[in-house]
Amino acid sequence: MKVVGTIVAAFGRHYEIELDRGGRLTGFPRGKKSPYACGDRVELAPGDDQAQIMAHLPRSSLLYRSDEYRQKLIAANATQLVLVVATEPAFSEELLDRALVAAEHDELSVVFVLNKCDLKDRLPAARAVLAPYAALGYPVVELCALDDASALRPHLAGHLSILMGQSGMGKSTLINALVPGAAAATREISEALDSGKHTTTHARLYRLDTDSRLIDSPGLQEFGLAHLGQHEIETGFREFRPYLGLCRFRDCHHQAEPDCALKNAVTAGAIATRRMGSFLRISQHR
Ligand SMILES: Nc1nc2c(ncn2[C@@H]2O[C@H](COP(=O)(O)OP(=O)(O)OP(=O)(O)O)[C@@H](O)[C@H]2O)c(=O)[nH]1
Ligand SMILES: [Zn+2]
Repeated sequence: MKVVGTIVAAFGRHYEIELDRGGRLTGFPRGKKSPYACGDRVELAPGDDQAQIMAHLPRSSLLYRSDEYRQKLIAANATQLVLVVATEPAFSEELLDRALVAAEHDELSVVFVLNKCDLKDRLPAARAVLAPYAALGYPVVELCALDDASALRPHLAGHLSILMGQSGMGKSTLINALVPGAAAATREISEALDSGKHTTTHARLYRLDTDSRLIDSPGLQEFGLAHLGQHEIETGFREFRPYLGLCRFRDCHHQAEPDCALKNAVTAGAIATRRMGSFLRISQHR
């Protein structure tokens, strides 16, 4: 009889696996490689508290970042990306755009969290930065994770969400507000792998209730998209889609070419200048 489960944490070469039938065990890959990410579904040879991973079930999505040399798996089978930003410190819009391209490529839902809304004097500026994203249809949930994170809960229902954010945005505070006991679980992975740092350096999957789960991911510092082609970067900017294919030149790079449909849309105010700038930077340096 086969046992099926979900990878909830990776400890180097072994994995904590939550079984569909209930309970948890430690799983080991069969070969030398350990190609699994948090959220992956695997089949196990039956065992008591340890088992060998026999098969890797198909993924519905795989979020990863890459540069020329290597790729880093972030999460498998996520259905939603939750991007956490705060009224302070400042955050990188280009990083947000990169994460959005990856999410759009995997057809994930996206929701923004604007945290630290108790810092009232910072709130208008942060709202202004997020306004273009809200205009594109991405929901923005304002909250103060130190106080109350419940405004986010309805957005998590039915999803396997992956939480991403730059260091200092309050992602750990948010996780702790949503998941009692999360702090201890993170510490356990850190202690097993790297001498107990406080910041999140490894992904972990948490169950919130029967139909919502979330994956906490390491602080977002870079998000290389070397695995995506030009067309995938273009379609990752969802507001570009109506204009793609309408430039005078089929191979338009949307830079200095005449009659560029995207640049015309920027001039007409239909595409935000800042998003266009971000797109050009990302397509030049994926
Ligand atoms: N004023 C205010 N401060 C907050 C809020 N949420 C978190 N903070 C503070 O912001 C700082 C960073 O919060 P963390 O939760 O550690 O941030 P993080 O994003 O997990 O950062 P890393 O652990 O470095 O990845 C801490 O000092 C928190 O107390 C909030 O809603 N309001
Ligand atoms: Zn063009």
